[in-house]
Amino acid sequence: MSHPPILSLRSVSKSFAVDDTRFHALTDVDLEIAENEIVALIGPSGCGKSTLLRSVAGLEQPDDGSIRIAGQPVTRAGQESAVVFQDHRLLPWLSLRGNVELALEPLGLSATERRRRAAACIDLVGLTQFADSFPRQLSGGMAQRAAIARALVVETRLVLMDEPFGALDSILRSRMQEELLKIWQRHRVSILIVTHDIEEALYLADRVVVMRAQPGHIHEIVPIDLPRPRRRDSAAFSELRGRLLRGLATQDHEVAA
Ligand SMILES: Nc1ncnc2c1ncn2[C@@H]1O[C@H](COP(=O)(O)OP(=O)(O)OP(=O)(O)O)[C@@H](O)[C@H]1O
Repeated sequence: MSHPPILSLRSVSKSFAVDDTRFHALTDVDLEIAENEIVALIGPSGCGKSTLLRSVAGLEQPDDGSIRIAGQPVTRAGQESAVVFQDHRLLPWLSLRGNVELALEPLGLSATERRRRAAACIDLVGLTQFADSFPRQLSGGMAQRAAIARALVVETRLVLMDEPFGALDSILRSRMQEELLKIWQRHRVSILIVTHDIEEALYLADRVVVMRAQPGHIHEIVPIDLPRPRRRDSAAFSELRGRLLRGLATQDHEVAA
């Protein structure tokens, strides 16, 4: 990695109290993400993907290890990162513009500057003509684009996405993946994305992190050296899909054993 990493996790462990014992959701996780890199996290249910993402977002406190964004230890929620969840979490009583501007409130900007920045991000996700619409008037894909605008407007260098397109049908999902890449090409940020969908990981990511459960840990990190735009029907894409599927299948077998 030629530049200093935007995100660095060192020996991160996290456990939860369950009844009288501790459940180890993450053990000894080491991971770095470079500027402008897209990294996808895949793995079976319960392997700690969301726990890892929430820890980076400052929403969980690791028991051990360190998490640094741009060299600074993460000590509070929303520090140098913004999160896009599976459900858009837009406030129903605010317009799209109002929701995006609200994210800027803690920054203490003038109303004019808030409006300018919100308008630029709404434009970036192609929703200018819906800026005054309310969440109930937006389709599922539009609402997720609005959530992306709200994450980008705060101008953090790291965007965290937890199954952002998981609730969309497969056609819309593919379209949103293309749109996300276009947005990423225009507005360079680093992205850490949790997904259950191997194809989504392969289509988007520079590297795919394969996690395993019991306890949650990183099993392998697979670089995806395919040029963009990627063709889902290419031989190289299928080969990588097979490799990731085999890794996950082995794991299911091991967990079941
Ligand atoms: N607050 C909590 N209290 C107790 N256990 C928790 C808590 N949060 C997560 N866990 C447990 O930690 C493990 C990892 O959860 P996590 O949600 O990170 O997994 P995941 O890989 O994101 O799963 P999925 O793919 O199903 O969303 C799970 O077994 C879960 O039950």
